[in-house]
Amino acid sequence: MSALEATIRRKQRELEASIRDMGMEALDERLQSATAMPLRPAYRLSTLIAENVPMGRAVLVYEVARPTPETTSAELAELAKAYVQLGGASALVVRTDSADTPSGLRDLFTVQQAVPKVPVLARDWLIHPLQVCEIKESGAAGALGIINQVTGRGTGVMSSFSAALGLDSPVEVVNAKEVEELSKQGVVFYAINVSVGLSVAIPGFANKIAHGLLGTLPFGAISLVGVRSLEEASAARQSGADALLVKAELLASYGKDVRALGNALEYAVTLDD
Ligand SMILES: O=C(O)c1ccccc1NCC(=O)[C@H](O)[C@H](O)COP(=O)(O)O
Repeated sequence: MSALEATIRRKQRELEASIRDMGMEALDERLQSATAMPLRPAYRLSTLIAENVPMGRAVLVYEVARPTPETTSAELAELAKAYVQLGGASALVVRTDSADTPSGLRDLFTVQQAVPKVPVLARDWLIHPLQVCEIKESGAAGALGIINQVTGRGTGVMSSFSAALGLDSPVEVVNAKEVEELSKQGVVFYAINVSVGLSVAIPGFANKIAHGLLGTLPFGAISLVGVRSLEEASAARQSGADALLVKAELLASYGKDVRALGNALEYAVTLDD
């Protein structure tokens, strides 16, 4: 079994246990009441992208990751404030999977409370609408983790359910065929993770993959590309990425000097005329 399969099986077991405890009737009610009360304001990240991209600016979405397993939710919130105030982050992402944090949705809630004006997204493995409800109820603006390679024929349902709640939930794609199929189902926000399945250590290979995929997106679609280095950030921007997910690897390479990272990123993503 691959690591991905093992993760998804674990997630399925966790969800089955929650649904068993809750009961089908309560689940049904929870899903219905979430759709009856969509998030206001809705689509905060895509709105930010729509405002910034025409001005030639990419939206920087920083991943707020626990530096150590002992980090508390309150410490994560301090880190989040630093990314916004010193690092130039316009949006944030917080991991909620049990393998990444013992506090799950509490981390997400605490970070969102610390920076109420900033859209905060959850990052998890999303396979069931209940997870999307929980993320919305934690005050998040959206979620990363609808991965077409994982959800397959369920992707359209997950994506449209999430959109019905007012959440921004880009769908992760790995090839042009997926983009073609999903665009027919109305998906407009795409995520590109250049580290997926890339065992090829050829310099610039990941950038070429991102560049190729960005070129297949339909007119009007928006994109979020994960970047692990300044070089990837610059290449993704030049290839037309609207927003960049600044991943933990890039953040770690600047240690505590968040201001220096913010300046370096700004320089890396500014397009020459
Ligand atoms: O991880 C990315 O680069 C990424 C970029 C844009 C949107 C979403 C992204 N990741 C969300 C995911 O759920 C990841 O695919 C998954 O956690 C695996 O991540 P990794 O182990 O870092 O490849």
